[in-house]
Amino acid sequence: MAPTTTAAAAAVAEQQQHTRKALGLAAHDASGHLTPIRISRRNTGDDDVAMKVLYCGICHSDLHTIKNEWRNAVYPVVAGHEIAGVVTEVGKNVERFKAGDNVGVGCMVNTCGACESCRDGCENYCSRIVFTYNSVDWDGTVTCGGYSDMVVVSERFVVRFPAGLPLDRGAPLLCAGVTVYAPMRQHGLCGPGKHVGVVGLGGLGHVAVKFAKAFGMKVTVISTSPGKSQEAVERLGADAFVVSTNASEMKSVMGTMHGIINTASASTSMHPYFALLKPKGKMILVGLPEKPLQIPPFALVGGGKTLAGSCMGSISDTQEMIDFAAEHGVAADIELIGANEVNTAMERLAKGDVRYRFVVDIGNTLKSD
Ligand SMILES: NC(=O)C1=CN([C@@H]2O[C@H](COP(=O)(O)OP(=O)(O)OC[C@H]3O[C@@H](n4cnc5c(N)ncnc54)[C@H](OP(=O)(O)O)[C@@H]3O)[C@@H](O)[C@H]2O)C=CC1
Ligand SMILES: O=C/C=C/c1ccc(O)c(O)c1
Ligand SMILES: [Zn+2]
Ligand SMILES: [Zn+2]
Repeated sequence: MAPTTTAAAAAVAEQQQHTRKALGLAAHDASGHLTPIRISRRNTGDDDVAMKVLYCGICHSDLHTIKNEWRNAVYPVVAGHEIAGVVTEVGKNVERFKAGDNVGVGCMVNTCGACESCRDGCENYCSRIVFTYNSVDWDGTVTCGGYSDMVVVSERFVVRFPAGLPLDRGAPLLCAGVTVYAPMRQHGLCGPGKHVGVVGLGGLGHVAVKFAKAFGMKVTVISTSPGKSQEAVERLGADAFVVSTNASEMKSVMGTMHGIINTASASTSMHPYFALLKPKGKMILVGLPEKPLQIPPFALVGGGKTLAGSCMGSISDTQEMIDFAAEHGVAADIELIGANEVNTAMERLAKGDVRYRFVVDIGNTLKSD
């Protein structure tokens, strides 16, 4: 069909540069069921890095998106923004990477470079940000993520994997890791003498515990799952664990925390958590439940508490975080799965049944028949 506007014509022309064939896993409707799909990737541009995907973590954002819980899905959706792999080709202007390098790509693949956020080095808040998947890129194509055998990404959005950090256990750091590390650093929750709470012991929450301990802080997990208590303390290194529905356990830590990183994927009731903060304490919200939050005003106003949101991190935050992780032995606890197991993994993630991040072994298992 002929394009109807100049912009549409340009978009189609640009799309025709996407001649490289790739294999992906796509959701086609709000059932979220994933099936193999043939997709196109652009040719490696002068500033681009082409990468063979080896591992991709499954973030709860992928699940929110494929089930259209945020009402923004553009089907078919090829999700995945915790992408670890190896460089296969670089464009002629690329100086920082070469074929064979171990690299990662997180949540964004394009930003304007000119807005106030970009100029401040906070391109994760760019007004024209293009996310790694389910986002319209500037050439008019819809981005496809790392549930795919290869990606082509501008060098600016590629980070280097430090030696010693395994690609499979490191992949989740590219979203989960930086999403908790960046606000801890930004809000000063990153040093000895501080007590931080982590709401929700899932993919984000368990790496928040590990970073908090690496920063030398006291950390308390606030969870809905009593069954996670022992491993939170013994395996992940938390100092304490309280069940959010247990009034006496919650009372025992009331008014003790300098800050809370709230990673809950579904809880909208914030009231019980504010009571755990010291006066002037900070609640950093990173979880993105489908439904609006409920916040009684007195929970926030009394004690002069702050509620802040935080989204991902910048590219420099991501490189800093991953270098820090390698130096301090921080990596995700993962369940490595094959491409044929993603639908079961999504069902289990929806029920909170994962320890603590599914990672798809794309390199060994995503193959065409
Ligand atoms: N701001 C950002 O930039 C980013 C935001 N996100 C968002 O963060 C959230 C967490 O992601 P992720 O860690 O991958 O998800 P997970 O599913 O791995 O973990 C979420 C955890 O939330 C807790 N939880 C679930 N339901 C409830 C409930 N009804 N009440 C209280 N707690 C609940 C559970 O922990 P427990 O069993 O301990 O209670 C669960 O393990 C998602 O909404 C995701 O979209 C993700 C990445 C980046
Ligand atoms: O407002 C934008 C939110 C973006 C976002 C949220 C969660 C996540 O995992 C992302 O990669 C992006
Ligand atoms: Zn994510
Ligand atoms: Zn910008």
